[in-house]
Amino acid sequence: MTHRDSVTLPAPQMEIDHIGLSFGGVRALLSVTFNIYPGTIQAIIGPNGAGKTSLLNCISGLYRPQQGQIRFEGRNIIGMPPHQIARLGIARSFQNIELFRHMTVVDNLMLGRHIHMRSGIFSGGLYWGRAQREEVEHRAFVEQVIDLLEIQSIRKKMVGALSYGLQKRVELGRALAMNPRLLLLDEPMAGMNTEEKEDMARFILDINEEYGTTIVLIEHDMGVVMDISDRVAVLEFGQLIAYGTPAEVRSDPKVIDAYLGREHAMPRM
Ligand SMILES: Nc1ncnc2c1ncn2[C@@H]1O[C@H](COP(=O)(O)OP(=O)(O)OP(=O)(O)O)[C@@H](O)[C@H]1O
Repeated sequence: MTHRDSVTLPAPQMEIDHIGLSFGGVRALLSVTFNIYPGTIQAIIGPNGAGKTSLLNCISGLYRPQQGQIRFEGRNIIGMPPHQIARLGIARSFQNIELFRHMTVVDNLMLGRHIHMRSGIFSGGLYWGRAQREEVEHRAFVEQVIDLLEIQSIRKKMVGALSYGLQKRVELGRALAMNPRLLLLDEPMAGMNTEEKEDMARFILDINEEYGTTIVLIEHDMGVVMDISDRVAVLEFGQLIAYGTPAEVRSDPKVIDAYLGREHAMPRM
């Protein structure tokens, strides 16, 4: 039993309601239904090709499912473009790092703030004072993120010159700079060594505790998933085969079957 198994859950923040998604003849998601609760850490797990990234893409507006609804704080977000979904308070990181490699860490994080900027390039002159005040506020927020993620020493470095593990951390920072209420992380620890993974797990817990941000992560490392998640959704061939606390999911025969004999066999079960 982890410290998170005993959490009691309030009304859902997001309802994933019978989501169906096909690409031609490929059915990537079949009537997937589960809830995401505010302030929790929820993992989506499953073998390769199970539909995990497709589901994240449906939530962030990159894919439009043919069936079902996704309600965020009561509002159906299907059909909204990604920038509108981001403005509602949903941020994400990607499986393959998507940062501006020739810009500094601070500038990449400032880009994460742009959805909150009211003063655009046309608001010079009369609104100059307001734009300056806004800039100071955004910089202060970014500095908080830099402190939380312990990246002060690399703040002026070009992202392209950083190690893979640090780039993943900066990408997390950029999503966090949006000050989201829901943070979607697609394999935040992929390709990391044990120490980097432990750091990343600690940062995810810190973000969740400090800001109360709900976190949904896709992760293959079952040790990490079982340690930090309040709830786990298990996908296989586009279907939800189990959903519950880590303890419930790891003892579910369907989950054990899905992982038996596979490349990503579940350790520590
Ligand atoms: N843009 C696309 N066009 C066609 N098929 C796609 C597309 N995106 C996903 N699929 C298909 O949908 C299915 C689910 O893929 P998805 O990437 O969501 O799985 P996953 O669980 O994230 O896998 P992995 O763990 O390997 O990242 C796969 O059969 C995949 O080939």
